Formats: sequence, C-alpha cells, structure tokens
Amino acid sequence: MNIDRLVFAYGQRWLFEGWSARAGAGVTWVQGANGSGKSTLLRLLAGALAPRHGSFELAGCRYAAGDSSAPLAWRQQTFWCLSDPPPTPWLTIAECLGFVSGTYPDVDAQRVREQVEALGLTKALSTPLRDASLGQQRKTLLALALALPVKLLLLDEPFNALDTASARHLADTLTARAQRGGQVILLTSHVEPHVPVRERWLLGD
Ligand SMILES: Nc1ncnc2c1ncn2[C@@H]1O[C@H](COP(=O)(O)OP(=O)(O)OP(=O)(O)O)[C@@H](O)[C@H]1O
Repeated sequence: MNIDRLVFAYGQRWLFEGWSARAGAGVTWVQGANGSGKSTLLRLLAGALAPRHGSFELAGCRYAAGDSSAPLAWRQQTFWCLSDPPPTPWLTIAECLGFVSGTYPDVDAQRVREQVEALGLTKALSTPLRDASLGQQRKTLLALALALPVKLLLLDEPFNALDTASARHLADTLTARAQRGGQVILLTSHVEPHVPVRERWLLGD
C-alpha cells in the first residue's frame, strides 16, 4: 500500500504536508504523540475524511484527492476498526455484524461466527450496542476486522478495553497473519503491541 504526497489539515491545523510512505504485508505500527495524526491517517485511508492532495494505492486500486469519495473497490478492500464504539447504537451486536458484513463481497459467515466465539461475544449477540459494554462494542468491530476478507486492515488502538483472553486472541491472530503475509495491517498503539512489527511510522516529527 502506497501513500503518495498526502496533504491534510483540519482548517489551519496541518497534519500532513506532502507525506509519502509505503506499507508491505504484515503489521506497520503507527506511532506518535497524542494529537500527531494517527487516527486521522486511518480515517483518511478508510475514506472517512477526504485528503486535500495526494493519493493512495492498494493492489492496483487508486484513491486520489478530488475523488468525490473513496471508490467502492477501495472500500471493499479496506476495513477500519475505529477506536470509538460502532456508530449504530440502535442495532444489536448481531445486527451490526450482519449490516457491516453485507457491505463487503465474499464474506464467510462462519469466519464471523468463529471470531464472535473467540472474542466471547456469543451471549451478547442480541444486546443492543447502546446497552453493551465498551469492550463488547469494541469487540464487535474487532470480530469484523478479523473475519472480513480485506487487503488493508486499519486498527486504531485495537487492544484498548479488551479483557485478557480477547487481547491474547487478537495478538495471536495478528501474529499468525503477519507470518502468513498477504494483508497490510496498520495498527496505532501507544504501547508495544506484542505482535511482530514489520515497520514503524513515527508521525509528528
Ligand atoms: N474533527 C476535527 N476537527 C478539528 N481538529 C481535529 C479534528 N479531529 C482531530 N483534530 C485535531 O487533529 C490533531 C490530530 O488528531 P488525531 O486524533 O488524529 O491524533 P492522534 O495521534 O490519533 O491522537 P491520540 O494519540 O490522542 O489518539 C489533534 O490536534 C486534534 O485536536
């Protein structure tokens, strides 16, 4: 995945001024002080924010500033596990899983069920997200992150709010992915993520 001359600012708060980077398969640890732009970078790559200039390329698919939105082909290859709870509090966990899965092609429902089970979410499936704990809300997105067949995984502080067993499952799964290759994983974390890290990007320097 290539980032070419990215320019982005919130008003006059400039975060990226012609920044380029390349991430191969495996885990890239995105580091930086509070406010350095880590979450913003993931939002940009997810298509949730529009870059002012520059472009992104992933497996032959290009997304450039000036496009009215991230192309469907880009979004279907990308999953953004945001650090906030899912923005659909009225849906149950099961409905949220089904709703988001429905926006991706070739989803294996069995893989989603396996991740739900491994993350200890099975008993909470009929709970509305608004009544779920923070950890259960985060695990809903993580189950999708680990199950959907995407080429680019954007994980914003994925270990936050996880119980010990779920944190271990996440670390083990990411470690296996990193060793197998094939998926580009950008992971923000203020602490050592305990997975094999291929590259580190330090933002805000
Ligand atoms: N919607 C917004 N409007 C204006 N400024 C914003 C907005 N979102 C973030 N910012 C500012 O952009 C900067 C980068 O924010 P961002 O959340 O990307 O940083 P971060 O590196 O992820 O921080 P943290 O480590 O605290 O999570 C901060 O100064 C923040 O105040």
